[in-house]
Amino acid sequence: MTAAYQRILLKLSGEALMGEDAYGINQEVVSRIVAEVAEVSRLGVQVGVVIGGGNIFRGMAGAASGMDRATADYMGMLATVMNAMALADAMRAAGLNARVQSALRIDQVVEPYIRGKAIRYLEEGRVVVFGAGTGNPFFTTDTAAALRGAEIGAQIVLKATKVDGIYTADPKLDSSAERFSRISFDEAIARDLKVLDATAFALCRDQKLPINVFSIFKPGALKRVVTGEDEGTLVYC
Ligand SMILES: Nc1ncnc2c1ncn2[C@@H]1O[C@H](COP(=O)(O)OP(=O)(O)O)[C@@H](O)[C@H]1O
Ligand SMILES: O=c1ccn([C@@H]2O[C@H](COP(=O)(O)OP(=O)(O)O)[C@@H](O)[C@H]2O)c(=O)[nH]1
Repeated sequence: MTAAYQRILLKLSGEALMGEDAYGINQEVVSRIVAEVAEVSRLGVQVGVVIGGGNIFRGMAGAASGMDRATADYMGMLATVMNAMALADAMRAAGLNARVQSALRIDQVVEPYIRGKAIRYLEEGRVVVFGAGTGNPFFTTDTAAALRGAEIGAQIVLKATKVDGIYTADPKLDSSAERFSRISFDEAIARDLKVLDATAFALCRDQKLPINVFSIFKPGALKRVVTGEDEGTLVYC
């Protein structure tokens, strides 16, 4: 089986790492995700990963309970670093060569984000897990995925999330919502579909970087996306 992409940027939802737990990182879920990443890596695909932090801390939730928004967002970014470390650790245990790079400097803990180094790691077949989002408050890890995807020259951004694609409306709220197999950036933005934030959408559109949204819970979905099969929703230019 051959891959349709040589280099991908995979965005993993922080919240999905909880599995059925109420909080934190579920090892079983992490191991399953790692096995799927290993499978596409074995196909020769270079994989960069941006990981969320919603399973540990969400800036908006902190701000809603009275915390300064920027402070809460920095806490959210630190949460993504913890997830990145857990994920890379599980990758190493599964025989993958993984590195973490952080957009915020915490040099004793993980190496800083250096674009050239990240690209070299990818060329060497290592998986690079990008922590701390964009390093800036008021942004999300979706935007970090778009940004890192553009920076490393990925051919596509893959958003692995709780839903199996982009629907005409939020499927959790509207049971009559229908899934798109493909949708253009212009239509997704015009319809104000909320599955990705507007900044991430706009950045990918400007950079002509397609996005595929698919379910993190569906076994084999990542491989099907990477081999160009009809899976999830493709957002195209
Ligand atoms: N049009 C839509 N199509 C699909 N999902 C949508 C849509 N509008 C809103 N959503 C919601 O967006 C959620 C995914 O976004 P988000 O919670 O930011 O994910 P993540 O934690 O992966 O970053 C889904 O769980 C879904 O309930
Ligand atoms: O560039 C970024 C990326 C993330 N965050 C903060 O980190 C939290 C966790 O990221 P996100 O909510 O995107 O994670 P996910 O939804 O994937 O779990 C966010 O709520 C923000 O508070 C931020 O401030 N800047």
